[in-house]
Amino acid sequence: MPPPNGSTASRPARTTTVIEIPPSDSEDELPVLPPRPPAAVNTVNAVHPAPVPTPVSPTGASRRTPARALPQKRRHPSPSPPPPTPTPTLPQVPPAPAAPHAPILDDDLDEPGDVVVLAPRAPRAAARPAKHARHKPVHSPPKARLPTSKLPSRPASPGSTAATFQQPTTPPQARARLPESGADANGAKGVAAGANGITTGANGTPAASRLNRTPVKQAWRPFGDDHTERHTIDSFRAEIAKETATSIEIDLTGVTPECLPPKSWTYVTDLTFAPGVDAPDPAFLAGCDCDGKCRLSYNGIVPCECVALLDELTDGKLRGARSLLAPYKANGQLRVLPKAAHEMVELIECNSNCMCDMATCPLRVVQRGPVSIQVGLKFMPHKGWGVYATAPIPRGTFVAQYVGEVLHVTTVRNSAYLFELDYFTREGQQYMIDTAQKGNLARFLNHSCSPNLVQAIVLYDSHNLDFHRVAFFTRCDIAMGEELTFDYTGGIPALPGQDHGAAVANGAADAPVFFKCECGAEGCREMVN
Ligand SMILES: C[S@@+](CC[C@H](N)C(=O)[O-])C[C@H]1O[C@@H](n2cnc3c(N)ncnc32)[C@H](O)[C@@H]1O
Repeated sequence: MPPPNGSTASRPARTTTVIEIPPSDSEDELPVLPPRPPAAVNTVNAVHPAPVPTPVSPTGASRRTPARALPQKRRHPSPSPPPPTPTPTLPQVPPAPAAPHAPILDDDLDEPGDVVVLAPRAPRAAARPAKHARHKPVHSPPKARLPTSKLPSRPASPGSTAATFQQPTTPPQARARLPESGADANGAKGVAAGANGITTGANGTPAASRLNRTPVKQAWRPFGDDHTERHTIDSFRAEIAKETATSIEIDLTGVTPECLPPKSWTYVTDLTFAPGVDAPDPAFLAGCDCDGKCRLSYNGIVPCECVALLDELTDGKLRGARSLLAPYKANGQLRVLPKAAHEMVELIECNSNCMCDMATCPLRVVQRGPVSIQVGLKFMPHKGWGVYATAPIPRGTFVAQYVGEVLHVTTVRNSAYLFELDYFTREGQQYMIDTAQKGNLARFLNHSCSPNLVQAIVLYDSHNLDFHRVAFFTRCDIAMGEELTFDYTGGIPALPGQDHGAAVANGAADAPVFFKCECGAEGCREMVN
């Protein structure tokens, strides 16, 4: 993340490697790629624009630059698409000194003509659900900006100084997120506590007894002992039935009324925005110039320019040559998979300012929603509800997006269902997705230390990096009956010193929540936070 003043001076730039990709007749055939040379570290990248900050009011309400300040989409319809070129170049990207991409494509094509597996990166503290919100003072400008190659430069916003960003002196919600009883705002005590009686409430219980190193197994009480009115199985079914794109069965084995979500929980199929959070501005999007004929192939043909845009939006922080790759195969399956189980992939899709069609554009997989996957919900005594496959699901298949309520970090509730939207912004994080009250299939996905889903960070309804989407794809072929899981931790182990109970006793309400992992995987990390 660039420093709060927007300077990129400390960020190493990277060299560009041109990857010779031989022409091919096959859309899905991948080229044999050259080995990755070591990345050269340069110093300053003066090409990228200073970030356009998003002023944030003391209440946390976003006051983004009004849409009218942003140019509308730039379209240059042409009668015919550009001719194929043997070497892909980034369309609309600034010339030579710009686009300092790190070379990435050294790796194995584990199935020729199928999937490129990317080398692991260092784990990062990125989005992860099932923990308390970590309060981060809102003092650094968000990194939302549109690429210079797509948009003319605009004058600095009058509100673009650091002084505009108010740091709350006493975070009002911080303590509220750890209510006395350990119950969240919705009374979801057991949810916040996690499995196996590892309680997390700020009730002064000695830390050692809460983070029991040999936890006693007990039935998981997903929604606690409170008297919140719960769904009946029928009303729960009715909520789940709102999902029309995916077939979801509910396995009633072992289900008692206490297992059911609060009556207030509703199924949503897209993000909703809590009061005070503005929905992403559709004008804050750069559209492609593909004239409605977006291309996936990179076998000698430049893919849709939206593909390259991701690298530009993120100041080349992503592994650059990835930006030359179309992320999907023609059948909508993910072409690019990370090697490390916890690692995420970054995707950009076409958007409302592109000229392509939602129904047919090959670069709109997540926004179209999952197609024809068959899953079930099952209640497990020590993990609560989980999602399992009721039919085989091939590798690379889009399963679900994590949708729920978008909350500002200063207003998040205590919840085991938070997903931080901090992939790009890290400490400048503004928002989280909470699925405690509203959610979809993805909120029932459990953690595994050896997961079979990969998390994708997706941009399609805003190029404001604060509002990335989170989607799950299968990272291997899934057999019928297998539980679908992802890694909540981003690969970061729970440190022995991270003792939530002690931290809470010391007043640190933003301490992480632990739960005893019941994934059963070989090499299970045992404690998850
Ligand atoms: C996002 S929810 C997942 C759905 C949840 N099982 C339910 O019934 O709603 C996260 C919570 O599920 C439980 N959980 C998820 N993965 C687990 C695992 N591997 N072992 C034990 N508990 C797990 C933890 O209590 C965690 O706080």
